Amino acid sequence: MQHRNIAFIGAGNMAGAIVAGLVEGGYPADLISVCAPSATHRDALAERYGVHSRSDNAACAAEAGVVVLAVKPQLMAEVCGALRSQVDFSGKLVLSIAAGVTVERFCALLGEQLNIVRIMPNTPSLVGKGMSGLYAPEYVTAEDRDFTAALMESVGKICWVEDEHGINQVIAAAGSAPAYFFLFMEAMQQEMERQGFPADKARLLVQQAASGAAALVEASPEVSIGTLRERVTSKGGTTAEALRVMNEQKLPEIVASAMQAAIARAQDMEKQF
Ligand SMILES: NC(=O)C1=CN([C@@H]2O[C@H](COP(=O)(O)OP(=O)(O)OC[C@H]3O[C@@H](n4cnc5c(N)ncnc54)[C@H](O)[C@@H]3O)[C@@H](O)[C@H]2O)C=CC1
Ligand SMILES: O=C(O)[C@@H]1CCC=N1
Repeated sequence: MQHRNIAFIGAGNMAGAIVAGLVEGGYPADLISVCAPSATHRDALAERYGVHSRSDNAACAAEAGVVVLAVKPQLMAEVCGALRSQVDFSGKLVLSIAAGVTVERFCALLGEQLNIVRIMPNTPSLVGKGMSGLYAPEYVTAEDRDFTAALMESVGKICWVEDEHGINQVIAAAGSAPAYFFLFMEAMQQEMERQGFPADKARLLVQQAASGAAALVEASPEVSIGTLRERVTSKGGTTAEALRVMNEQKLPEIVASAMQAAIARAQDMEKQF
């Protein structure tokens, strides 16, 4: 892929995961800067991955061709306001990973016809297993779209959405989703501990079952996930009993309501931030 000078504004969980995935995947570390007011996280990234650690957002953004906005949505207006007064964004590619901040809002904050792509990544990018949704307004060039796609493909898989609302739907299915699976795995580990297993064995059982199930889904694209479930479920057996309880307690409906709540929250944030 093409290599450009990238400034990450924000050095938290998600920026850290992308930086790690990029450098591990061979992106030149000396072309990456991470910028945040507090040195703790950015210095840790600099030490571990050889990227530059900076404290001055505007200087860092001014020197980069690609600026990744990776602060919390509620800080975006303040951070962008300070950048706009000091940095000329024409000719730069701006990538936002924030939930709930629209292209229209970024154009108001940083300049009309801003060359921006919204990315909705997730933390498994840290280990090259990320899933990112991408949205760009139509005027963004094919070259910038291709660069963004290649950047995120270097830390996982990507999916373009045609409509900006698709980013909110990607949040529900991928951005927030690792937390759903972690909650499920946590609950399973806790139950195994209640059953008397030590924490390390309980975790091993759950983690291997989860990664095995995910690997099986990935290795069987022609088989529906429902069929994979049926293959585990012997008539009158143990799985059927476990699934009966989950269905009686409406797990599928709970999942659907949870995903709808994530989308609704993203839409609220669009009005708020
Ligand atoms: N954590 C996740 O799984 C995902 C997060 N996102 C998005 O990524 C963005 C960041 O989220 P996290 O990394 O989870 O948050 P975080 O709280 O871990 O990181 C935020 C970073 O911003 C830095 N920061 C605070 N004020 C700043 C300023 N004035 N200038 C520069 N940096 C500043 C903080 O020091 C910190 O390094 C959010 O907008 C969120 O919506 C998107 C997808 C997944
Ligand atoms: O919870 C959030 O708002 C962010 C966006 C997706 C994952 N974390």
